[in-house]
Amino acid sequence: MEHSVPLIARIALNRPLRRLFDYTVPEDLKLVPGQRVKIPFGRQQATGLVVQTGVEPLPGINLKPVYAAMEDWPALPEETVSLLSWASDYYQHPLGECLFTALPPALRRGRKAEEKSVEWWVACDHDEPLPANAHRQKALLEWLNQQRGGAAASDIIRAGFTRAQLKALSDRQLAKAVSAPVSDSEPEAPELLERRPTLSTAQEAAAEALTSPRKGFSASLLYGITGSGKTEIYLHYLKQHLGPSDQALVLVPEINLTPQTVARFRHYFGTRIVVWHSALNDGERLTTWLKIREGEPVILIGTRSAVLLPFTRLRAIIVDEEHDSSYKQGEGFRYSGRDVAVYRAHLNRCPVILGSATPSLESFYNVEQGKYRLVKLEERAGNATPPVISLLDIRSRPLEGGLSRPALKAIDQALSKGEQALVFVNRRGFAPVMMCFDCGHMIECPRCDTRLTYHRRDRAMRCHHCDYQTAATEHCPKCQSDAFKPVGQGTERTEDVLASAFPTTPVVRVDRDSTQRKGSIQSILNQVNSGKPCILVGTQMLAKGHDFPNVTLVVVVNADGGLFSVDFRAPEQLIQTLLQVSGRAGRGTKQGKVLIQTCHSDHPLLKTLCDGHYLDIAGQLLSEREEGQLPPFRAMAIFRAEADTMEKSLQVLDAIKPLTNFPGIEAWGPLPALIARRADKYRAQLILNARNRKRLNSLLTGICQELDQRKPGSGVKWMIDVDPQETG
Ligand SMILES: Nc1ncnc2c1ncn2[C@@H]1O[C@H](COP(=O)(O)OP(=O)(O)OP(=O)(O)O)[C@@H](O)[C@H]1O
Ligand SMILES: [Zn+2]
Repeated sequence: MEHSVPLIARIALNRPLRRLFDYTVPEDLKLVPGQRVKIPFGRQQATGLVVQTGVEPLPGINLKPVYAAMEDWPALPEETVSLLSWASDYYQHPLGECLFTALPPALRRGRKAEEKSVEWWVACDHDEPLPANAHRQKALLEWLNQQRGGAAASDIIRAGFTRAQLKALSDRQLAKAVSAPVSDSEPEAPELLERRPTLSTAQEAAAEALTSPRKGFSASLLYGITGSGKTEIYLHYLKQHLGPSDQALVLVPEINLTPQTVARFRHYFGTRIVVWHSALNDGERLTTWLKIREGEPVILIGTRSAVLLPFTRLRAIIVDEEHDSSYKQGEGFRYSGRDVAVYRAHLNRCPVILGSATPSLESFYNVEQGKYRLVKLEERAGNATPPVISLLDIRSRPLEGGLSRPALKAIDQALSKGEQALVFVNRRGFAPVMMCFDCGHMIECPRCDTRLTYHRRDRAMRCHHCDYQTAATEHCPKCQSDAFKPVGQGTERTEDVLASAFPTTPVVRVDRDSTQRKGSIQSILNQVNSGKPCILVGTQMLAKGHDFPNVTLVVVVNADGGLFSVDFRAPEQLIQTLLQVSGRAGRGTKQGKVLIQTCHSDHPLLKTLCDGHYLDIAGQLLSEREEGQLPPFRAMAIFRAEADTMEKSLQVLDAIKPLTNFPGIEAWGPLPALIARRADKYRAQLILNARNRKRLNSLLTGICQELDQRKPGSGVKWMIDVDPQETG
């Protein structure tokens, strides 16, 4: 007689542990990998994810049983489990934490996978006129009319409207709440079809080239200069290649900054478009997650973590602005959304398109290696032409709040022609330093090796590296002198200078501080899109994907920050930012002009920038990387350590270093990080640079196992960053 052996399941937990846990499976329970289960863990009950079933029991070990399955279907389908297992190995991050990032927060915490109903609003066909002073209600009604299929209440609030305005419209029977999005099966309204531009010859050729001759996996790099109409190509591509039951993923760096992009997709695809980003609440995330998991034929536009969602019918992936550093997660599970997207396309045997006006050197290298196909689009769409970029040497020029006379004059000229100007400053706040001109004292962060930034609007001194903040003072805190002054430029200061130089023109500041309030970015964009003369002042936020047709002038206050940085990626990032921000000029019918203020107008990098040929610059930067034996020609990983003293951090890394002694692998360091103390932690790093990626990966796996057993010094946190974006 056959005697029954208890079945064993291997289960992952949402903890930073590089191991799985075995449990017996009760006879009446059928488990498959990817399924959520309730299990006893220590004295608690935990939610786990099944990784493997049918594991051979070891004699003499007493295992606890799984309590129950949370659903009778796997929360993560096989493909998603494979993807995350690969990522766990590649990025050397514990499998449990990787798997759990693919669940929405509610399911991570063990809630039921049941959808809460979403409050949905639609505009009604009713002709009640609104009172003349009901501007916001009118704006809301217009906005609602633009959203095909209506909008979720939470999206309406996010767009800057209020509950009271919704109620007012509903009282007038101009809008109503419904239980679900209005079905989008009806054909597109003819007026929407008309508004869709026909592709230009250049776009047509690029779209053609993107169409893979064979089915299955293919990776293309769409290098399309700023304003070349890449979005139109993505739309065209999806329309052509997506079957009615297929899912697609469009990754973008930041959704909230560019609501235009989502609006354009909605125009084409209506309610088939769903979004995924950090501003969604738990209920919204669960709803969207369930749609993806249930295989609804959605097109998901999302930020980084969207690439980990449990799609089951994924047939195309697009990564827009693929060079953007926000695709790399900076802590915990440090994956690159872009790179995971490419691997996922490979797993799914589907195409992936990486698009950018300034592609990363990594992607160009992959083109050279024959891994990606390069598709070029070197003309602007419509009647627009590329902007003319010139350098403005400010070494011997008087500056007013950082702006030179020629720059102010150019702004004046643009405004007087009824156009808009954009001024780029790479620091928020009023000034990056407060300094005493009597004793030389500068205010530093008590918790970090950095100076505090002066925020005049809030009369505060803030650290941009930790959350430290203190009240600003008018006198030097050391010698009481009143020669205590701001040094350098921040967006607030430039805003003030411009407001007093152009008192009749609206000056709009766009940075993390000015856009914190809900809906504020939307109202800023509305103002700019009205096309009336105005001056935009802002940080990186303004460089990302915006399409303001009436901006004809871009001024860069200071380009020199990235020229002499120790980080080997700094020149690449500087050029990308400068070209992206330049690319906001002249996207409509009028010629655009860019003035870059610098103290190094003879710097070769800046000089080549003026020719605007990114392909040439990238080629040059790539050969420098090759000479320096740096990524993408080498595989890089960094061990980072942090502790309450620098000695401890260095000690841990010193102990790791001998383990890295391997042919073809160089170890640099350990050295204190560029900002050695941050939030009272002392940080150090050990950089590994390897000729062979596979070899580096297996070395790292070995070291992790070793360290897990050794348990390095108490109070020291160590982590690995594979393909680091920041090496300072
Ligand atoms: N075929 C076309 N005819 C006319 N206008 C077009 C066409 N294609 C795109 N456009 C318009 O050109 C502008 C720029 O397009 P889009 O924003 O897609 O550029 P992009 O390539 O994404 O640029 P960036 O990389 O700078 O964000 C938009 O206003 C878009 O509506
Ligand atoms: Zn600090």
